[in-house]
Parts: sequence; structure tokens; C-alpha cells
Amino acid sequence: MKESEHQQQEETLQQLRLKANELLLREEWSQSIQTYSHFISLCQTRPDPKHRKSLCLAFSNRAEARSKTRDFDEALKDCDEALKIENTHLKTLMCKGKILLNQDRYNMALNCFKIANLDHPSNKDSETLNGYLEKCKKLEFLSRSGAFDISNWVLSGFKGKLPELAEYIGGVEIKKSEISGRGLVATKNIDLGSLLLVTKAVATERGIMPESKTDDLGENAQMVMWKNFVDKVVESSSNCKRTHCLISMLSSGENEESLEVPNIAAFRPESEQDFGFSNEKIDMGGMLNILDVNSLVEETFASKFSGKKGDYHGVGIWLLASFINHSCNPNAKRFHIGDHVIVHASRDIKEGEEITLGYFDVFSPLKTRKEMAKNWGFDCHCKRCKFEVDISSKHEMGEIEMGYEIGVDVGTTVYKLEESMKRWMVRGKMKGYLRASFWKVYSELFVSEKLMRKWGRRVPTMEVVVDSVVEAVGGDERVLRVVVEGMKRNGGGGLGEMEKVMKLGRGVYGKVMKKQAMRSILS
Ligand SMILES: C[S@@+](CC[C@H](N)C(=O)[O-])C[C@H]1O[C@@H](n2cnc3c(N)ncnc32)[C@H](O)[C@@H]1O
Repeated sequence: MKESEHQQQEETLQQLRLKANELLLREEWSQSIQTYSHFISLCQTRPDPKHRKSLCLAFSNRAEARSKTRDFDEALKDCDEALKIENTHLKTLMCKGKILLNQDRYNMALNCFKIANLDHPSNKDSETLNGYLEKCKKLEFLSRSGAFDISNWVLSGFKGKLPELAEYIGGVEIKKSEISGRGLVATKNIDLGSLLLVTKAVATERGIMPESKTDDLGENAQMVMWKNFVDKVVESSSNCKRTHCLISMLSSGENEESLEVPNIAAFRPESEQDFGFSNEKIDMGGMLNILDVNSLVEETFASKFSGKKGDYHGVGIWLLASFINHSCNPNAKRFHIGDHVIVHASRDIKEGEEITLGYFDVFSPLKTRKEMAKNWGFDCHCKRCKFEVDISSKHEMGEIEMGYEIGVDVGTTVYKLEESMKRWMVRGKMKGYLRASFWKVYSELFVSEKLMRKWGRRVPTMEVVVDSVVEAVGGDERVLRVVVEGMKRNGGGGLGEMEKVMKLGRGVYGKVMKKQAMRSILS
């Protein structure tokens, strides 16, 4: 190359570098990515050892800009290019560590921060670096042990910093389900309240929704929220091959029996194994079907505890949780904190048993549940539905249901149902199923001193009803509230009663909340 040409190229490179840096400082991410790309390709067409340092920095800066646009796959590739040139480049190690941490790959992130710390022990960012090191260690421990504790947050009235949560998979695997398609199945005996999984959303969208969702304003708000949510999922999926592949494994509601059963290890963010992820594109129609079948409405912890939903609504998609089927006698519960969903056992679960959630309110009568399942796009064939379909052919059952619908007094409904169950010789869990279906009237009766004075001797005690309901369909905040009120009426209850309430609470809120926090919200 002639001297003048060489000089001109040097000038062009210098200008591109300055321009790209300026764009980066101005946070004009796309433009700066373009300019760094130009700089990098020029450097690579005519390699010159004296450009190594600037090339390393260009890759590093492009990685930063790409991570800001959430293009994490490409950003990580850039980090690796920069580290090939200078394997302890501080800025790149920090950038790579932060991306990996964001992707919940704690060990790999920890490794980056460790190298950075070893090679640059007294850099100006050492405090930040130490912060990241500690965070990675803590999350890695939580992810391995499942030792989450949200008690301080609960005790603070759900205010302040959200509790630290990490990806966690308990004793479960994905298997063919007897209910439909694939499901999550317990790999060991799991006791009440134990964690089953904690996982972060691919995307969420939240907003304040007007009270009525049926008028124009409400419908419009709902549509805008859904559109924003779909856009976010599409963006996450196109920016990360792994996310794209995992989403493509989810059910679109059709031909579930022919769907492949993926290895649960594929859902561990840290796993580097190649699970044969296909590159199959998901068209927009397919994506909408998948989101329709698998998206969940957030059940925030605070709303669960207070029983009030308010105007605040959130929707999201959580990959592994999408494999959990519905049952009207579920054995698990979920709640959401920040972007995480936490699923715990709401009853004792035996090895080999399928983990199930109530997609909708299972404390409602068969007819209402059938309508809700229809809205979800399926016909529920769980044990409880089968039993209740049989019973509903009985004449008295029709009368009881009718009475319930038109609001016959609650004592009469409970009395009639209990007497009918005796005649039909309904036993064990089946009693709990029917009592859960009519929980609304049972709870109204148990909390009213006046009604209990009238009906108390003719119907089973609250303890008997609660035990059978919880055994059949698991605990619920509403059951817990009735029990706590009953205990208060009886002057606070003894140790045994308190122990029972705590057990019920463990089923409702899980073991992530320790005794002191549970006591505080119950009192
Ligand atoms: C979130 S997915 C659950 C996992 C799904 N079975 C799979 O193979 O990926 C929800 C879909 O599973 C099916 N499903 C879940 N619970 C069911 C039930 N109790 N009865 C029938 N189908 C059910 C329905 O097709 C529903 O739309």
C-alpha cells in the first residue's frame, strides 16, 4: 500500500473510532453499533498489529451498545472477540459478566468478575466489581439450594427492595402427562410448602386497567397491554436463540399428545449442553397461539395476601411453568414477585405425581369451572370434574346448585348438601371436592355468629370442613382467613390450633415465608 493510501486509511479509522465513541456516549446505540461495525471490518480487512488495542475496545464498546439494545447473543460474541485479543480486558469482562448475570448464568458471570478482580485489584470500579461478585455468589447459592427467604420483605409490608430471587428447579422433571400433552412430575416425595421452581419471565407487561374491562376503554387498554407484551416476547425471542428455541417447545394448544418431551436441563440458564435446539422460525400466528395458551396473569404476593386485586394487572410468560397442567384438585400454587414466578407444593406430593395448578378459581362450582376451562380452550377431565359430573345428574344436586345460584340462604344450602352427601355415601376426598365447590356458602356460614347459632348443630364443624377441603384441593387464602377469624373469635386459640394455621399458611404461601413473617400477616 502506498504511503498516502495508508495515511488516508489511518485517518478514516481514526475518524470512525471517534465518531463511534461519541455516538456511544450520546447513547445512540444503533448508530454507534453501525459505526463500530464499519471500523471493525476495515481493521479486519487490513490487519495491523498496532490496531489490536483499538479493535479490542471497538468490540467491547459494540458489545456494550448491543447489550443496551438487548441483543445479548451478539453482545456476548463481541465480548469473546475482545477477550481473544486481550483476555483480561476489564471493560469487556464487566460487560460480559453483567450480561451473563442478567441471563441468570451465575457461575459464568462469577468467573468473569473473578478474573477482572484478580487482574485489576485496585481499579476505580472495585467497589462495583465486589458488589457484582457478592451478588453472583449469593444467587448461585440460592439457585443451588433453593434457600429463599422473603420474610423481611413481608415484615416490611411488601415495601422497599424486592427479595433476591434466582432461577431454581426443585425435584421435578418434564414427562408425558396423563392430563394432557407434557406435564411436570415430582422426582421425589415433596412436602407441603416446599419450593418446586422459581423462574424469571421471558417478558412481562403491566398496567393499570380500568375497573370495567367490557367497555371500550377497558377493551382498548387490554388490547394495548397485550400488544406491548407480544412485542416484548418477539423481541426477546429474536435477540436470544436459546429463548427462541425454548418458546418453540411450548404448546400451541393443538395435538399436544404428539409434542416432544424436552429435557428439563434445557431450562437451566447455566446449562451449556447443546439440546439440539432447532432453528425453526416461529411465525406470528404460531407465536400468538403459544402466548395464548401459556401466558399467565400475575398473582402478586401482596394482592394474594390482601385478597384484593385492584386495578393493577400484569401478564407474562414463564417458560418452565408453562409445562404445568391444570387440575381442579391442584397440588401446587404460584405467586409472583417482580419478574419471577414462585411455584410451591400446596399439599404433600408423592414421587411420580404430576404437579398441577389451578388455572382458575377451583373454589367454585362445576358449572363455573367448566366455563373457565372453556375460556382456556380445554375440557377439564380431572378426577374431581369426573366425580362432580356424575353427581350432578342427581336431582337433589340440581336443586342445591339452583339454590346456590339464586342465593337461597347459606345455612339451607350447606345443610342440604351435607345431608345429600350422607345419603349418596360420599366419602373421603370426594366430600372435600363438593365442599370446595360450595366454599362460598360454607365460609359465609362459618364467619356469621348469627347463622352458626341457627345452623351450628346441624352441620359439620368448621375444622372438619376445612380439613377435608384442604386435603382435597389444597389451601387457599380465603380458607386461611376464615380459620384465622374463627380462631380470633375463640380467644386466639391454643398452641395446637396455631400450629394448624401455620401449616395451612405453609400450603398457601410456601416455606419461603418463615414463621415470624407468617405470624405477622396472620395476625
Ligand atoms: C400451559 S399448557 C400446559 C402444558 C401442556 N400440557 C404441554 O404439553 O405443553 C396449557 C395447555 O395444556 C392443556 N391442559 C392443561 N390442563 C388441562 C386439563 N386439566 N385438561 C385438559 N387439558 C389441559 C390445554 O391444552 C392447555 O391449553
